Amino acid sequence: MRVLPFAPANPAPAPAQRRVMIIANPAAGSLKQRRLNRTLLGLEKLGCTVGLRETAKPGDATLMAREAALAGNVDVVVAAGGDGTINEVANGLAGSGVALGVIPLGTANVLAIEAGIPRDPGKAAQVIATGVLRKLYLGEVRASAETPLAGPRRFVMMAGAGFDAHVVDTVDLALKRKTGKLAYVWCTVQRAFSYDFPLCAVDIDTPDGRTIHADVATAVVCNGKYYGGPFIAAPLADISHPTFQVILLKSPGLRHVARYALALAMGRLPRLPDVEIIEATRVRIALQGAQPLQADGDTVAHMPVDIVMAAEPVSLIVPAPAA
Ligand SMILES: Nc1ncnc2c1ncn2[C@@H]1O[C@H](COP(=O)(O)OP(=O)(O)OP(=O)(O)O)[C@@H](O)[C@H]1O
Repeated sequence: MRVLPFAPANPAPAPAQRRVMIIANPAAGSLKQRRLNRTLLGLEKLGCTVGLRETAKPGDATLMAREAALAGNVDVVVAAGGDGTINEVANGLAGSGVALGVIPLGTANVLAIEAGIPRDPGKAAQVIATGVLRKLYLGEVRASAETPLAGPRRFVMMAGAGFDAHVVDTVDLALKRKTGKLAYVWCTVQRAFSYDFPLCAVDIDTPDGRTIHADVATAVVCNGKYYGGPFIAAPLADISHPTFQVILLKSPGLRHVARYALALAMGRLPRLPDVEIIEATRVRIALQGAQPLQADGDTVAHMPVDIVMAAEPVSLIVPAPAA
């Protein structure tokens, strides 16, 4: 298996000839066959050998990525879809040394925005064929006695508890397919009227060895800066740094949901007086009842949860720096 070197050790590896396996999610928000085909042709023109597999159901992308990595005949496994597809592929590749590529064909495409991966099919192909590697540290949701998981479930961009997770858990998927991000806006407004805002009990281990406790309406454990699209929520987060930035939205209730949403859209969320952002190495969250935890836009576990950094980063292919 040829393992591509990390940047900056080799910031401009020789282009092309990469052996690429694309895993495409036909249910992802903006997956259009034409755009996928253009990317595929672009890769072949650039000298890559390309295989394509389509998922039939949630979970397939993880199994397909693991299979491709174990077979030992690919350099890059590409997630063609949104953040949920990337999450699944990253889970399958973790610890394998095979690089992760992205063709952004989802609804929000938060990781692509974070890493500067273009949406244009030709440019996305160029990145996969000639890009450099960047360390992508993953968060890991650990099983608890109450909520056993099949195995460690990793996440790429963020994990959220409280109102945030309630919205993701209850969003109307048919509406999401039709209207994209608007489905989340609609669901947020609707749920804010009926949700009773139980507080999340959050224990945060900081890099300097302290444990901070907070009871908050919503907690979002961020691995990257962006949230929900091109909105910066945690300015100090860095996918290549093995700590989290935990956003604590302290005030419960409809009025505060509206305030937080507006502040997020205006890039002012971190400046609100009832918002705190804390750097963390580990986060434990408990909430009354079996409330959900969302990670990268899908419900992945139920409370209580224990969140740590996964031991090994994945190698993400990102655009080569301009010469
Ligand atoms: N063939 C399939 N049929 C139905 N769902 C699938 C299939 N393959 C994967 N999935 C699920 O589709 C969900 C949504 O995919 P994904 O997140 O990639 O797209 P998105 O939600 O439109 O994009 P984003 O997360 O960027 O907003 C994921 O949870 C994934 O598990």
